[in-house]
Amino acid sequence: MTIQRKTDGFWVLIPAAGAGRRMNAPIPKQYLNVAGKTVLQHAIDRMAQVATLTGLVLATAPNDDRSDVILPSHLTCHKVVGGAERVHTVLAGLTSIIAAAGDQVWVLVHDAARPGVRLADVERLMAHCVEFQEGGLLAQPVRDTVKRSGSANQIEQTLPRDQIWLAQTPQCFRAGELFRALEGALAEGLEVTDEASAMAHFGHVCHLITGHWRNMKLTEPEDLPLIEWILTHDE
Ligand SMILES: Nc1ccn([C@@H]2O[C@H](COP(=O)(O)OP(=O)(O)OP(=O)(O)O)[C@@H](O)[C@H]2O)c(=O)n1
Ligand SMILES: C[C@](O)(CO)[C@H](O)COP(=O)(O)O
Repeated sequence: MTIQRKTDGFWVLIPAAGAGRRMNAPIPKQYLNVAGKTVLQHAIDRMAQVATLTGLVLATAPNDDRSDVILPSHLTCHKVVGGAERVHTVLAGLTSIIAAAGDQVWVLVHDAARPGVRLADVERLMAHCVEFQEGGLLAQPVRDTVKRSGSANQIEQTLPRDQIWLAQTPQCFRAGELFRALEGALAEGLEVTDEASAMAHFGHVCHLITGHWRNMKLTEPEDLPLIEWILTHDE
């Protein structure tokens, strides 16, 4: 059995196989045109600016035959077919990365629906992962008082907001560990809406790195003007 030495090479994995149902648009939201490019192209172009990347995998829907996505020429790029849920899409992308680069590389999983991610925040996340040799994610500390509701939307509990964060992406973990955690979470019937929840479930330390509201996820129609403002107003 060959033991792969730990490496600090980084790949990007862009899950872009969603239907965008909550957006209620005629096309999947990652293909909506904002500030001259599709949402997906903005996300790819931002992540491709990250120094020291080795490769990028784009995962799109089975019936997605769009050919207008431009992949960065300076990276090793693969396109794969995603799955029914985001977790299946991420697993498909990880399979491609592990086959190409082994299971020790770091993978930055970044939603196609988050086109406003800030390069400096991604690089802080990467540096943290290398320094601590543990994974992590961009996240935003909540600013408002946080309530947990009961079944009738009545307040059940007020939570200590200094310990509440809103998870964003990229979420960064070693490819093999992440693959095994996602597979294991699915096998246990867990609902997996992000990578860190599966990693933490299996005892991996996951560092929360402060992100920014500009890295919001395009989810519903009211988000679109905000995304357009973000993409047309550099910091
Ligand atoms: N089967 C899926 C579902 C989602 N995603 C991706 O995961 C990211 C975040 O998911 P979300 O915002 O939920 O996107 P959708 O699933 O498309 O949205 P909806 O739930 O409204 O249909 C998006 O970039 C989406 O394309 C994916 O790659 N594969
Ligand atoms: C991964 C994520 O963007 C972190 O907040 C979020 O979990 C994606 O959830 P969605 O329901 O697939 O949009």
